[in-house]
Amino acid sequence: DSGSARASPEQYDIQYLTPVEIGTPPQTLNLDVDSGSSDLWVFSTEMPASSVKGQAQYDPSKSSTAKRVQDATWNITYGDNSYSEGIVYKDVVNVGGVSFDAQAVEAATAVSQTFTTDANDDGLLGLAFSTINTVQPSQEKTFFDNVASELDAALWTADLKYHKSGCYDFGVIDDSKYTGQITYTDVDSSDGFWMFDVSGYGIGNNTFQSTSFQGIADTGTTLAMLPAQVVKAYYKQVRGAKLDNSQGGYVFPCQANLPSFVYGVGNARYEIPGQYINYAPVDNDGTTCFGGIQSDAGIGFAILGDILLKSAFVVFDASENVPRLGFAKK
Ligand SMILES: O[C@H]1CN[C@@H](c2nc(-c3ccc(C(F)(F)F)cc3)no2)C1
Repeated sequence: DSGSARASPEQYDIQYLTPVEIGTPPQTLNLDVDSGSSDLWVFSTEMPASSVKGQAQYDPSKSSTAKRVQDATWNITYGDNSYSEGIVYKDVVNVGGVSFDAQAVEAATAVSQTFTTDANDDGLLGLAFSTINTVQPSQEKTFFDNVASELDAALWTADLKYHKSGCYDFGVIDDSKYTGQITYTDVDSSDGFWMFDVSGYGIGNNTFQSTSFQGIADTGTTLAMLPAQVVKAYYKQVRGAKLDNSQGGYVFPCQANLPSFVYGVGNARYEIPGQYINYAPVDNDGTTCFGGIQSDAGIGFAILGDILLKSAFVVFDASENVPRLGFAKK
């Protein structure tokens, strides 16, 4: 079995939303596929109407296949301190044609203000490792872990794009979506993340620095959060760039000509075009812009979010004893 689902960007590529069918008859919700967490949770009819502002809601009472998981609860806090919690059902979930008939669907009973104001985001579909799923008292499996054995290959791929729709594929590597070779690197999943070593970096045409650092491949994080020294070296090449703590990071004149950022996976080198690193204006007249590369200070590892991931075709491969990530140009 294999399948393919759209990943459509919201404004500034802040996140990508993927249609997911839940229940019988199918209820379609647009979820944020997040390789940095492991809960599939949805806005639901179980939450107060005051915290729903335009989102689609999963209604288990309208699904003939929904079954409540007695006494199960969940709660999760994301990197930006947004939050959600609720109860659990088992129901049919179909993503891009790949279906599992008893997926834990975590129905929200409460969400933080940030989720309420994100009108198009109906929930998250976590694809990190099931060891960090938050359901209690018995942890549940991710959608990928549930379907892996029925997939032609136990892997999924991310082909995110700059200001355009891309794809998440399950169970197959579509060779038309990349060029050259896929470079694989081992993943350390002991913290539940797709964590790997970035082998080094380069700024524009400057010499590549072979200084490796650990990072997680996180489709749910918008920006690329990298070691402070790397980020400082990058913005040193941008005239007028400065670290503006009131804005929460490095900003620069929107007209700046940004250098590309090169990152290493093993012996391979991948490039984020400078244009991708001009994330969004911070002011209404569009004179000052916020950088797509920011510091990972205080996190403990780098977070390779969409700004970086959209520059490559990425394979999340759990088909062998040791999981691995594959990167290819496209
Ligand atoms: O926790 C880490 C796991 N992956 C990262 C992630 N963060 C979100 C997120 C989505 C939407 C919102 C909101 F709508 F604005 F509330 C907030 C956070 N999704 O994945 C961070």
